[in-house]
Amino acid sequence: MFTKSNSTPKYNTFQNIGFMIRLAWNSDEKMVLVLCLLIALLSVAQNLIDLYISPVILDAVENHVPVIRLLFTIAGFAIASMAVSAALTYARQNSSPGRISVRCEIVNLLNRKAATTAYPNLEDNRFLKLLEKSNEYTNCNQEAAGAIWETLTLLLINLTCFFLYGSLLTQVQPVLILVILATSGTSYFLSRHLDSYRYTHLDEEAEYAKRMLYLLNQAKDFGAAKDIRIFGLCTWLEELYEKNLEAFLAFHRKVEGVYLWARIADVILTFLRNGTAYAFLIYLVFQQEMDVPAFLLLFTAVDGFSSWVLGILDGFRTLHKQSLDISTIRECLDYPEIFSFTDGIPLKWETQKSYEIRLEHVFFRYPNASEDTLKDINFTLHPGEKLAVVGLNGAGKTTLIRLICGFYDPTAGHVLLNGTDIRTYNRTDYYTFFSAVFQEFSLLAATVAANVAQTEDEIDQKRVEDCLEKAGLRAKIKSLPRQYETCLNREVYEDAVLFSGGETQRLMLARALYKDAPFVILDEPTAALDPIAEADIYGKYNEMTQGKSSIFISHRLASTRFCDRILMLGDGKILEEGTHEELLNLGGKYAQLYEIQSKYYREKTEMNHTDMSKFTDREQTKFVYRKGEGRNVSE
Ligand SMILES: Nc1ncnc2c1ncn2[C@@H]1O[C@H](COP(=O)(O)OP(=O)(O)OP(=O)(O)O)[C@@H](O)[C@H]1O
Repeated sequence: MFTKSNSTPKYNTFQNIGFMIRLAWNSDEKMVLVLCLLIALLSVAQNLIDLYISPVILDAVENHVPVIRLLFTIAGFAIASMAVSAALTYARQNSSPGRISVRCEIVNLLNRKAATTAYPNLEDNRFLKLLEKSNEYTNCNQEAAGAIWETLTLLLINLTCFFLYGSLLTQVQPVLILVILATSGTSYFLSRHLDSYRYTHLDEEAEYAKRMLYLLNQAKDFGAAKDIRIFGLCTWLEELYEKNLEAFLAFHRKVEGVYLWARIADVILTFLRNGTAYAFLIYLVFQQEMDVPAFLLLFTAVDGFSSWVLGILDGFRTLHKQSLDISTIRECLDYPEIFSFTDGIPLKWETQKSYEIRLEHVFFRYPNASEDTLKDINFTLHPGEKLAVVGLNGAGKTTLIRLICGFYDPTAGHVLLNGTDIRTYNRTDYYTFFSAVFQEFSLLAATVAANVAQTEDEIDQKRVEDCLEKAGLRAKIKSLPRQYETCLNREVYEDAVLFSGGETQRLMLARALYKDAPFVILDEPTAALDPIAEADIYGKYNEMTQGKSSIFISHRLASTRFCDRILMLGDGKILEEGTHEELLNLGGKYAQLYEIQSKYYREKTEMNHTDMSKFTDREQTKFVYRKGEGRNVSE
């Protein structure tokens, strides 16, 4: 059911350490590196003080040194210990902001990648998984992107102390070092094995977590709230959650079983390691080959040495794991871009120039689909032309728009801007040529004015007001206490205003009007509007798109009348092409559909007339109010 991630990481540990150091260096956080070194140095000093303090004082007492010298020795150790400890606290406190800053730099890079990557990547499961994992690994200071500095510092401490303590023990019995190394090494390889086991099961774990989170979110999703209640989906959601939870727990029990055996093996190895070393030292004391201060020094050193060895092995293990995580982040950042961005030819829209888009033998097939969604599409959107695209559900209208906007590249054929294939241009520059209202809304947690202007700074207030007026939303905004400064999105602002679907669609229209671009794309821009607002938008359509080329998608065929040309799509092809009158005269698919729609409206109107005559004035008003979807039609 799940695929295990058995691919080797793209970058090794050294490369990932280099990446982090370069990032700290280039993002002006060089202090992170300096403080890591300082913390390591001070920690080693602290350990040496702790190692020598007891044996030195014991030796002084045993040798009956004068009291004043003894006191000076104790005071010296105490002052050194305090000074080092104070310096360590200072260094640790000051290293934290820099580490957070470097981590946030990665978060920014990931956000930029997600916001600018080629559109098809956002439908590519591999990229989405990498992005999800990368977000997790940069989520807090305990995750790889923040914790690696601590790991590197600890490794530096452990390695330095390993050599210092090791040289001390070698003077007594080199075999001791071998015993400690052998047992610690075995523990290490056991842990490494466990890490690989965990890594290969990450996808499986993430998949369970994702499903359960999805089900939990569904239960509290405001958008789904009505469906859940009306269709009684609660029990179904609970059952699905329970099923996933059971599978998740079974998976965890299996993983914990493996970990348990590893922990038992580790305890046995620790007993062997420390037991052998202590027994040997005690033997030397009994043989009178070692005095008590030396015994104390070496006893502490053995304990310390094994902890340094384990620290080193554990440090490398942690570093290995964090390196895998950082490699994932880098793979996400390096994810191949199928479009030309900075390497494409720069494009800048010039007001005095006219632009046309031509589609030549365009075919398009979605990844993993068995057939083409668009087949041999040919047409030109002339400068200043108002083009309507109509067709049944699934005919390929939105797909066509996505190709024109440059969200997808054709599987075959060309999309040309003034005769040049758009693939050769910088795709980000190309997007600046479009202003659009898509079927899916995207409101930012910001003010109304910022949402229209799509920026927080340099908002042209007059222009915002004009665009809202054209979109028919100005009166509503003026009625709000904070007017254009009203915040949107209740998840972020408690006092945010919740707009209806139609109001949000008008806001999206105002946003499209604010962005002055040569091409205007309107994909069902009136789907959520009431009939009056819809008629109002149609009335202003010419004014809104003046001097621009526009593409208008609608299911309401009568609404495409004011367009210069209509393309009728069906089965992924252009079935018919012409003005509204031409297509009606043709008597083809368009005429058929138009007849069905207008018949429906005619019948409805007739029915309304008959029925309305039976009602009183007051009842008629109520009826009209309902038809207007909650708005009084006289408003
Ligand atoms: N991301 C996608 N991946 C795979 N297939 C897709 C994707 N998006 C759309 N399709 C398929 O492509 C076909 C055309 O879809 P498209 O959304 O372009 O139609 P449409 O004419 O805009 O429909 P509607 O009027 O319902 O909005 C459909 O059969 C749909 O299932």
